[in-house]
Amino acid sequence: MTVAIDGPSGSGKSSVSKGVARRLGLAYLDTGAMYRAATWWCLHRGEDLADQDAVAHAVRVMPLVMGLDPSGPTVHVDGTDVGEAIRSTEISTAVSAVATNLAVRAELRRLQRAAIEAERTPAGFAGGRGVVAEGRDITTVVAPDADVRVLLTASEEARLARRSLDVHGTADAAAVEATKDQVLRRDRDDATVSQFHVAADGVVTVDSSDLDLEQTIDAVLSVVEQVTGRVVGPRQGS
Ligand SMILES: Nc1ncnc2c1ncn2[C@@H]1O[C@H](COP(=O)(O)OP(=O)(O)O)[C@@H](O)[C@H]1O
Ligand SMILES: Nc1ccn([C@H]2C[C@H](O)[C@@H](COP(=O)(O)OP(=O)(O)O)O2)c(=O)n1
Repeated sequence: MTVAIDGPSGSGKSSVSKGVARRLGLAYLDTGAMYRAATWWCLHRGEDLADQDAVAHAVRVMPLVMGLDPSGPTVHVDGTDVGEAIRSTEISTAVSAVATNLAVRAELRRLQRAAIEAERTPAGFAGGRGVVAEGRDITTVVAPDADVRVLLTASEEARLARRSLDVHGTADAAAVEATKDQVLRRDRDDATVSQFHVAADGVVTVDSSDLDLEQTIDAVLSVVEQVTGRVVGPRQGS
């Protein structure tokens, strides 16, 4: 089974996708982490992010290894664990410059499709059971043929408050203001190359504004049940 989840920054894609993958026994592919890793790699090599050809070349030779365990996803570039570094404000600020490079998108799309395909085989992380892949263009471009396609949304206010809590440990007015660039400006830039604000045909919208994390995971699992007819068991311990 392939489950594709897209949405804007702070809508809960990563947390929800990990939870859904754990409940279904599937692998988890964080495509945003791949764009972040590409940005880390280009900065590490001293590339000028405005030089489209140099950035595209760097990404084509990037030795990227994604770990797809939803309980502990990993990202390594050239043997370095970059899992933490790619969440820094420096990378969050710069990543859209790399993600709007169309040659970079073509290369990462190729790697993402290969990773999703590998999860259909016994050699995959989940032994061929499948994958939950999340990002901005998974439902529309990378895997439009996915069994389940979800657009995860949340109000601007909820998304800013969540990201502010994650980055600054508080959602007071100053912290929310300081988070606007890496949520709203980034979404504006990213929206020039992907369409993740309105559900495409056949994509089911889940609005998480008034739901907590577990409720949102349950809402996505309900979509899985409706679309595939598969019955998802109750949460462990409930
Ligand atoms: N209903 C909800 N759904 C998902 N995440 C939520 C929800 N409410 C609060 N959160 C929190 O908001 C943050 C969402 O971040 P994340 O999953 O990284 O979103 P995204 O990948 O879309 O940017 C996490 O810290 C998560 O625990
Ligand atoms: N499929 C994707 C996934 C992410 N991106 C871009 C857009 C984002 O600015 C960056 C980082 O994505 P990520 O999902 O980590 O962003 P969040 O901070 O979780 O909202 O990558 C993309 O263009 N296409």
